[in-house]
Amino acid sequence: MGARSYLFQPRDGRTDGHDKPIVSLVKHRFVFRTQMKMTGNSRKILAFGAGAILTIIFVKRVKKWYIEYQVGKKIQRKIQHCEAARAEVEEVLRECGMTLNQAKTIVALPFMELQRQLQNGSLYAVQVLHAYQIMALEATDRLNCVTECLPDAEAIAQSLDRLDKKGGPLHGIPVSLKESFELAGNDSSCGLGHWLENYKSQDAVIIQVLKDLGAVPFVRTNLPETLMLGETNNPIFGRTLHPVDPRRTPGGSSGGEAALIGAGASVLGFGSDIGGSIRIPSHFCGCYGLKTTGERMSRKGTASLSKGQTLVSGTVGPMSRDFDGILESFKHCLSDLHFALDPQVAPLKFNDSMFNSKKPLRIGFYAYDGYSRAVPACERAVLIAKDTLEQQGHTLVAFTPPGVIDAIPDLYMKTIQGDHGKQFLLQLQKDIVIPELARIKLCWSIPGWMLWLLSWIVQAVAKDPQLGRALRAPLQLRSIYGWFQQALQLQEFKDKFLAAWREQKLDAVICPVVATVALPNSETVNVPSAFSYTMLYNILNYSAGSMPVTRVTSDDVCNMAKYPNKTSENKCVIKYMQGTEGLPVNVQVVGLPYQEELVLRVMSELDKSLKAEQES
Ligand SMILES: CCCCCC/C=C\CCCCCCCC(=O)NCCO
Repeated sequence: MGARSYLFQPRDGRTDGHDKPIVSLVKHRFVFRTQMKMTGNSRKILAFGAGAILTIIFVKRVKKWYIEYQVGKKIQRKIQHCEAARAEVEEVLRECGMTLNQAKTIVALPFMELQRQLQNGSLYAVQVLHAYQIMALEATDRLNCVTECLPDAEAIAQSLDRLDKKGGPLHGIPVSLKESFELAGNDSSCGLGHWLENYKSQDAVIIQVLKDLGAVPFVRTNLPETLMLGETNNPIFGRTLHPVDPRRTPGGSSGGEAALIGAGASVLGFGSDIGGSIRIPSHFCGCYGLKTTGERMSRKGTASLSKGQTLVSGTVGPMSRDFDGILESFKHCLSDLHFALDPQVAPLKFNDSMFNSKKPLRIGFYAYDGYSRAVPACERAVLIAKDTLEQQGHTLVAFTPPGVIDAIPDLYMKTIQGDHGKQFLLQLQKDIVIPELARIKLCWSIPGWMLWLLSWIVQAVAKDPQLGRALRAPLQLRSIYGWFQQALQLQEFKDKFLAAWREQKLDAVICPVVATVALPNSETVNVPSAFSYTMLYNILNYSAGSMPVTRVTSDDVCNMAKYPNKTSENKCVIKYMQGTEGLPVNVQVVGLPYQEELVLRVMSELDKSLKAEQES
């Protein structure tokens, strides 16, 4: 026996017959068994883990499938209902025998002329309704802007025609309504399938007021799922296209309205705005829109996912093909009935003296808000507006809006998602989610620490600290104390902004509406900063209009060569602005809270001058 054997020899000197000491064998068996046991346990743990993951995936899949099935059934029933409503309207249109050309002649009438002819009886409400129905059906076949025809419009128009005296200042004017305005006996989905079939018992206050004025609601228009996008797409009605370039979006969230109005198939519509949803689509489609001060027009009966978040308030306002459309509807909607139906609305009648004043104004202007660089076409639109207003005797002064760089992430983004997006997420979890919202939904779904980490990664990859800050924004409100602090910061910002406004002795401000013109379909979420120009005035609760000034020229597109090319957003904007020649470009006209009349005065004077220039 060699030295090795000896060393491993058991004390009693036994071996296992294979020249191996017994102690060694016992130890090996023990290790082997332990390893076996451990491997067995690991296998069990692994199997259990895999099983759990597979079960979670399976349960999630089943849940998703079940939601899609349930929501899908509701969507199917809604589409059938909309098709039946359309068939009913088409039947009446066939019987009335109005031709497309006849319809075009009526629809071509400017708002004031239409109003005059309806008032003096040259046109019947039913005739006008049929003309707009024909055009709206033609427009929606191309653009998918109408969600639903309202067959009741026929009876409303007929009853107006039977009146001895005209029904009101909007007698017989057809009005299109964003789908989120509640209608008695109908549902308002806000693009969420599971909100369908929740039938409302009465019309939104603004609809009651419009009907009282003699207007005829005739179609409902499309919007994005949740209302919180700068484009218009949802799982129920699908995507709405831009009236000039179908590869692009008409904007959002009142995108169905803007597409319909931009196509000339509605003379007056109503939208809502908590981040730019009236002004953005008006700009993308070259319409007129007015975002009113929070409490100037009733929001009672408007569906929304932002209810309860009152620091940045949602607003309601008119949209039109003509300036007179927004002026007349706003003016007449400020009625006793309106104030009686919703006592929360400030009982302020239209201030004629503010609107008609001839006193020269001091108007601030800026083409860059310090947050998102406007493209050359939008900068040029501001300069055109500035020159035009100067020629009319107003004093135009350069104005730098203070603190926008912090206000957008810290005040806008943080407030509207102050619950880490929970209110939105809870609804999206019960629905089919459009791809544009999937990324935003992810931000709301993941734990705070993960979003925090992700925001820094995105910031580094996109080379964009602003984007990182915006992504982190919803993380910071964790308590009622935090919410109180947020309210305080909003008030401090309002004070700071007003001080800057007062220091320059401003009456109004003109600036871009969005940093870009109409964007390609499904790409708006890649350039969220572009919407800072509208969001600012939601934070401030100022009155603000959007009106067409010019169209994109080939020089504007060439001048994109000088556009900053640093961040991923910059690069997207450069790409998206290719081929934008001919698209409308609006400017934003801003006034202090409850000074819509002053905003409208500036818009009116600017509009008249621009039109006179075009005609000469
Ligand atoms: C809930 C916050 C999501 C932020 C996502 C930012 C992405 C794109 C910017 C969208 C800008 C337009 C928002 C318009 C919202 C609006 O005014 N809605 C009308 C509600 O009545």
